[in-house]
Amino acid sequence: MDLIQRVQQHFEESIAAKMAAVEVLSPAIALAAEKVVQTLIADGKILACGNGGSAADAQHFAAEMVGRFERERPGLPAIALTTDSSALTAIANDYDFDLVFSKQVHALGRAGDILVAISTSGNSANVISAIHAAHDRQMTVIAFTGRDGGQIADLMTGDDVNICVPHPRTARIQEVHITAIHALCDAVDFMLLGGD
Ligand SMILES: O=C(CO)[C@@H](O)[C@H](O)[C@H](O)[C@H](O)COP(=O)(O)O
Ligand SMILES: [Zn+2]
Repeated sequence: MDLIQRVQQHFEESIAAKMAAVEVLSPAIALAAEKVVQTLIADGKILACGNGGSAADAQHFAAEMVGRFERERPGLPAIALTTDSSALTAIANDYDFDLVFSKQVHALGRAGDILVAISTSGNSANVISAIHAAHDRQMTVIAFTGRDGGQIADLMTGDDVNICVPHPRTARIQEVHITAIHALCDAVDFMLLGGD
């Protein structure tokens, strides 16, 4: 396989991963959007976390909520727990890296808020710990996972939503996650603003 074919394979695999996910994920994304809107109407907020590429996804999602997605609207309350380097380093240094998100969830989360927890493996300890903290705070969890959902799948309650991408490869799972996040933003705007 030459370099161009390698590149083409990424595109083809990404398209196939999305095609395989569309039926199974669309109802879960729609349900997640309903829960987000319910929380916003009740004056709640969204906290988001993840590691590596999923940290970028958490920030991407929060930016589209606070700023805008595609349409003009007032900013919506969302905080990425991945951006405060002082809090992250202090918690990791003084306690444990596994607690970098959960300490923030305990401090900032209120009953009725939502935690968006992103992990392609479903097994990142700091994301799992954040989910436990969210449940302690009586928050709803919207998880973005992959493969079999890992340990996160077992933590989901009846009120939570697990958007689990049926694919073994992290990169492909992330590519479906960002499409799902954009679909979620669009669905939230559609419910809040109406329109096409
Ligand atoms: O973006 C990528 C790989 O595509 C990496 O940065 C990846 O996000 C990191 O290895 C994460 O630590 C993986 O964590 P998780 O998705 O299993 O929770
Ligand atoms: Zn990546």
